[in-house]
Amino acid sequence: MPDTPAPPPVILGDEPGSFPHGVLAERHPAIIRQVRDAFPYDPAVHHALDALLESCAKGVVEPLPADAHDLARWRDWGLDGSVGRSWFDVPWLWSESYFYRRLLDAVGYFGPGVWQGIDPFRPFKLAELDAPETDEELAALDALETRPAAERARALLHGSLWGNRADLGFRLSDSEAATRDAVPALVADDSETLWALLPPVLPPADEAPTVCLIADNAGRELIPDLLLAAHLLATGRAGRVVLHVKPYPYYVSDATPTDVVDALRRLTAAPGAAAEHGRRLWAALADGTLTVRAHPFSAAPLPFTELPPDLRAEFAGAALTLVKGDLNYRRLVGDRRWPPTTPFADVTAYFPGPVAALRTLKSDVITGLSAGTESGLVAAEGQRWRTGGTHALVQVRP
Ligand SMILES: O=P(O)(O)OC[C@H]1O[C@](O)(CO)[C@@H](O)[C@@H]1O
Repeated sequence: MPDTPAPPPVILGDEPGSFPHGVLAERHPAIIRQVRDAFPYDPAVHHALDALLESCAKGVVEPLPADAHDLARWRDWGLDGSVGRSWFDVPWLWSESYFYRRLLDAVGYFGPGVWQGIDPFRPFKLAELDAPETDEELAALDALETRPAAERARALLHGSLWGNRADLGFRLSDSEAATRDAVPALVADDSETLWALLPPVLPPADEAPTVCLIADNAGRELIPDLLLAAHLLATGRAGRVVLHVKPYPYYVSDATPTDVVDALRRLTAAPGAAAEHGRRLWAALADGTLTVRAHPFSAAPLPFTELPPDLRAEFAGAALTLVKGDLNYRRLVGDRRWPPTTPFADVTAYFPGPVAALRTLKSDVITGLSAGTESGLVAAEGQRWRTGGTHALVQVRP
């Protein structure tokens, strides 16, 4: 029997100077400081934030409070194996995810108390929704209305893809990220395969399939994601769209159900075509052709190889699952040091149905590049192309 090669090592944050180390050592403390300043928190919250700051800098992973509502779940997700170890020595994916869980504890998000349910990142998300750039992006929809269907489809797919640059956690630690120019040529582009997985425009209603969309950030990413969903429903290329968001605030700007409502309100209040799309999406939620789900696993510190049975069944039944963003990409292919030419189809073979990744590159993980693409990127930028947020990809495993 042929030996299956062992997968490459899981990424840790233990190497000073590496990207993951910088996220743990610098970005997380910066996020704590921003959150602290964003609300008139009481002394107990300040005290808890101080403790988290101290723990992040030189401490070890501490257990959840004994009465935490999700203690059993986190134990299933590997808490016992991480408690007592340095944040830098456990898998980076786990460490980052647990940081956000602890941050929510520190600000009293899970209550009881006055801060229960208050999203510590909401002021940043709302500021982005109110930004003039959002108005410009929505106004551009008017001109798109009269374009041929294929051009509209491409524009909306690319809107959703590049919307992934709008990631507040990323911009926080990399202040130049928003001003760096994106490189329009994709490092991998399976868009044609993606469209071929969906029926042509307007099939009989009972043949129109389900598309799952695993969303990433709120605001300027979620709006184009919703517009893509609206397009799929309006053209009949999907009969139903299931939008997966996070059950609670996560990675600063990740979308929650509240953010979906905010984005829809923003759309319906805008002038022109945007409002029409917003109204259709609102109606789609009412008639069930658009569904929002906030599954606990969406904020799990684990790769998608660990999908629970209900999600496996759901994705198995979809004509296509769209996986948005960098973090979801890491979870999809595994947060490992893959050689960049590792076939995307191989590392996603386990996924229960056809899957497409739409991602701008903001961490070291990458698969599915041709040798020529990789060497061209390295020649031009060293390894910066992996993390700078200027490159993007569309990868599909039918
Ligand atoms: O919003 P996205 O595209 O998932 O990006 C978030 C990314 O930011 C990071 O926190 C650092 O780049 C990664 O852990 C994560 O992959």
